[in-house]
Amino acid sequence: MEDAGKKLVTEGVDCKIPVTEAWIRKHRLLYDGATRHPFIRSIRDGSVDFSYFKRWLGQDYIFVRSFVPFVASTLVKSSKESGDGLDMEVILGGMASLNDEINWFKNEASKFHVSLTSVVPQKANIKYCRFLENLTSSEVEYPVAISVFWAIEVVYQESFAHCLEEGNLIPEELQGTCERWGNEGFGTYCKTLREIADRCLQKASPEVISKAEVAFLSVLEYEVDFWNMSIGEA
Ligand SMILES: Cc1ncc(CO)c(N)n1
Repeated sequence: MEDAGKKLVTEGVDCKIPVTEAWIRKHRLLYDGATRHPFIRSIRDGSVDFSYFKRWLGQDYIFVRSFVPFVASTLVKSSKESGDGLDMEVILGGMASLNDEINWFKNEASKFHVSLTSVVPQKANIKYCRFLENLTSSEVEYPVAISVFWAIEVVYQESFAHCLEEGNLIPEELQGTCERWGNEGFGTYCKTLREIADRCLQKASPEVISKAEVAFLSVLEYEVDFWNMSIGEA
């Protein structure tokens, strides 16, 4: 009896944890650093400096414009995968929401009097965009690309969903921003991306899995740098 019990536990540890779950556990501090950044906490508790928010808005518009070609390259990779074609549809849906997102940025920028045409990309943003550009290469494996895609989306989803949790004091003007990434639908979409990533990673070689883990860590680091830049600390 005792042995049987032990075996179950071992199996659970070795085989049952999805790869993305193992990564989050292993890199918890960095993950929390990206999803519970002081800038995000300041939105949640209402102490946010609007000049930081405006800086974030302008920089993120530039980021999202470079995110589109990366997502498109991931779409191309997914279309070459043997499978039921459902991955491609999920990514296509993601591209459609990026189209909405670009319009949302334009609208928001005009509300906050931020001129998007005169935003100068800052160092942390340039580096992040360059990282994405390098990942558009056809040499980059699909499991790596889809893991990065999921990681980028989930950082915003977790961050803004945290802002919306009970007891928040979000300034009225920023409620829409929090809902944009913190809403339930976006949460479901991120879960789907995560399932796709886990399915790909499960079939991938150890070499590809470690490349994907390194890329995942890079995303978390770039996200922390991006928030730091927004509050003027990078
Ligand atoms: C920097 C950054 N990371 C993630 C997202 C999610 O789309 C975004 N808009 N910007």
